[in-house]
Amino acid sequence: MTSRWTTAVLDTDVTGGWAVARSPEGFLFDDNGALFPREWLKRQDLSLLAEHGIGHLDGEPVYLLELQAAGEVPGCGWKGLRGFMLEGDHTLYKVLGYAAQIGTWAREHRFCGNCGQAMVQVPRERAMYCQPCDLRSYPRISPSMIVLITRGDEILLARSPRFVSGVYSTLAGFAEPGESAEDCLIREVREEVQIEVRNIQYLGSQCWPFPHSMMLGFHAEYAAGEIVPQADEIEDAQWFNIHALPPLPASRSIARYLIDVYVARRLGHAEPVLPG
Ligand SMILES: NC(=O)c1ccc[n+]([C@@H]2O[C@H](COP(=O)([O-])OP(=O)(O)OC[C@H]3O[C@@H](n4cnc5c(N)ncnc54)[C@H](O)[C@@H]3O)[C@@H](O)[C@H]2O)c1
Ligand SMILES: [Mg+2]
Ligand SMILES: [Zn+2]
Repeated sequence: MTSRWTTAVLDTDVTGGWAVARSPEGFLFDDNGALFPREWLKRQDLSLLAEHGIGHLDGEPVYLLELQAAGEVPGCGWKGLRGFMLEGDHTLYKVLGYAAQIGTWAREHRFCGNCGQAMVQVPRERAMYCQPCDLRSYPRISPSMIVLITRGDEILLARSPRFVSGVYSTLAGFAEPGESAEDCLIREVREEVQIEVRNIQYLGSQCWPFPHSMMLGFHAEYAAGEIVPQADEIEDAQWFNIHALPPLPASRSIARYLIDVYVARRLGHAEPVLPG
């Protein structure tokens, strides 16, 4: 299957193509979605901070207009990336997820972290460059482990105070320097619920552009201990029977995929496919 969307570093001096506009309020959208004819969009009254050529959709070039602030564009509104993930077409969400990560990274790397001088975009490479330091900064990706822990027909799910009310999910956490993926998983599980796991198995990964996580998904079996939720981070954690599950995370998330795979295997049903 050929992908409709491929990333690329495009020359912003070339005119034409599609563009998406992003402000601190999210992406500009209208009834047709979030892609606009680029030359039309650039004629609107927008507070342009930077422009990036980000790839091709169905063979057509796509650009990102990164804005200082959300302005008024007749007939249009602003919507956060999560809204597009939950409601929108998956390919459009992939385009916007990539655009969001490039926009955030470039915005946060306008100045050199070493000497403080302005950095410039490197032509034909996704990098910001400081000439005096000869320093290149590349888009930031933060590896995070996510794990479904199981005990026969039971699965361990937890709630963070940040979650939508009622929803329980798998445990997750960011890798720290010096850790392997497995070290991180074992530490996060100990920190968040104080239990021990065994038979750690990798299932798959997912880009999570909120703002720049790379989720590495695992299954692990319960080995020992009683659940003790981490103060402040974990509001509640419980063993749930697979026949009596609470409200679960969004169907496009890897958290949901890990749960759905396990339930399907236990019940002998067809396994779901991990959304990219
Ligand atoms: N796609 C999914 O299904 C899914 C499900 C759950 C969590 N997630 C994501 O996984 C990531 C990690 O989960 P978590 O929030 O439980 O992490 P966590 O348990 O490590 O705790 C979050 C804390 O880590 C620190 N932190 C923030 N960014 C960091 C970074 N880049 N590196 C190191 N530490 C950082 C902060 O103190 C933050 O409060 C988050 O981005 C979350 O949105 C994705
Ligand atoms: Mg966590
Ligand atoms: Zn510098």
